[in-house]
Amino acid sequence: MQLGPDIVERLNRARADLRMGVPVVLCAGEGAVLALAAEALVPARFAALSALGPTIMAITSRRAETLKARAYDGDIARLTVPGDATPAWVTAIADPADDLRSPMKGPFLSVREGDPTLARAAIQLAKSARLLPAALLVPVTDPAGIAAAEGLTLIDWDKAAPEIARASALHPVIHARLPMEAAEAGRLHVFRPEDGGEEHYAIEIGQPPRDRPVLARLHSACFTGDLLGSLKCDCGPQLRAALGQMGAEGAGVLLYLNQEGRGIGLANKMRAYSLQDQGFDTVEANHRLGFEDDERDFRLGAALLKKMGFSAVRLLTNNPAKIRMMEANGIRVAERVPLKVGRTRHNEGYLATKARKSGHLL
Ligand SMILES: Nc1nc2c(ncn2[C@@H]2O[C@H](COP(=O)(O)OP(=O)(O)OP(=O)(O)O)[C@@H](O)[C@H]2O)c(=O)[nH]1
Ligand SMILES: [Zn+2]
Repeated sequence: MQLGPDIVERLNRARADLRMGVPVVLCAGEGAVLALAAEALVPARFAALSALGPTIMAITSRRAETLKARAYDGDIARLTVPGDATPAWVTAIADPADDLRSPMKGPFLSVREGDPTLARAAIQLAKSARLLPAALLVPVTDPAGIAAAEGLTLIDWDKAAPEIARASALHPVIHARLPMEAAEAGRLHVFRPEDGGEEHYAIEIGQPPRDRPVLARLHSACFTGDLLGSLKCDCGPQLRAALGQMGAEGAGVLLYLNQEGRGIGLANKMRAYSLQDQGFDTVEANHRLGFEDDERDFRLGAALLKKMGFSAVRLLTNNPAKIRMMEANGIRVAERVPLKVGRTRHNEGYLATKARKSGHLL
């Protein structure tokens, strides 16, 4: 094995760079660009980037729709950055916070020619760094040279793309006994992915036999609901009800997946909440930010269950997408166990939207 970072390790470095506002060098085929996450832009870097040549801004077609900009690349759009653009211009395109106050942001000139692969790559990296899905790009002719001269992370996207598409392997780190209110016979397992991403946890209650369907819950992290008792969603009551039912039956497994905000991260979820205060529903808010309704990767739930030796579940959920993903990834869903708790006057609308737009079973 080489001593330096392989492509997966470089990708994780690139995410950290983007979060700090440091550009990364992306190349694919003959093309190469410097890419910078719009959210982390500071004026000095914007000036340095613009000095290298004409800049384009990549956004998702969801965001382009709100901005009334043309998207010629299917799921993304590339906008020409005007010569007199400022960092505030970039922020206003990336972040919908002031859309209602200043709705007339265009007109925008969308790029039609050229290959959108690297623009799409930059957005995918920004998303996986839990940043707003928007990036600035400047073409470069000598990617290896500029990466070496400036100490930048260089990513060969032809090698990186298949790695990103493949779910990272998760390895058990440690497990220990954890007596809980819901069940004294609890055990917490910590799993760590190979790609340097978020750790995920499994809470095993009792000693569920591996040859029978286990009572299981795939719970996505919700800081506001799980910890703060937020009334805007039903996560906290669902978490406690699931553990309670497992405690009462004496066996079960709850996967606590660190996919805050349906996979967009807490900062973006709070941006979505702020848009919800302006009158948009949970799905519209995600779209205005440039995200899909649900950015979670449920494959890892199936991977964790398999790793723990389970092959069939009685799944506590109201979300048919979770059932489909389990089945598609080799875990049989012997039964769906409804989990209807925690309705409040604050989350009625949220739950109704999930039923109407995301197919949740009420
Ligand atoms: N983006 C976004 N995420 C939200 C919002 N409200 C809650 N969430 C997140 O949504 C996720 C809810 O997870 P789950 O309860 O596992 O998922 P579910 O799809 O409702 O499925 P079931 O509860 O199993 O029926 C958590 O990650 C929350 O942080 C919101 O308004 N916007
Ligand atoms: Zn929640």
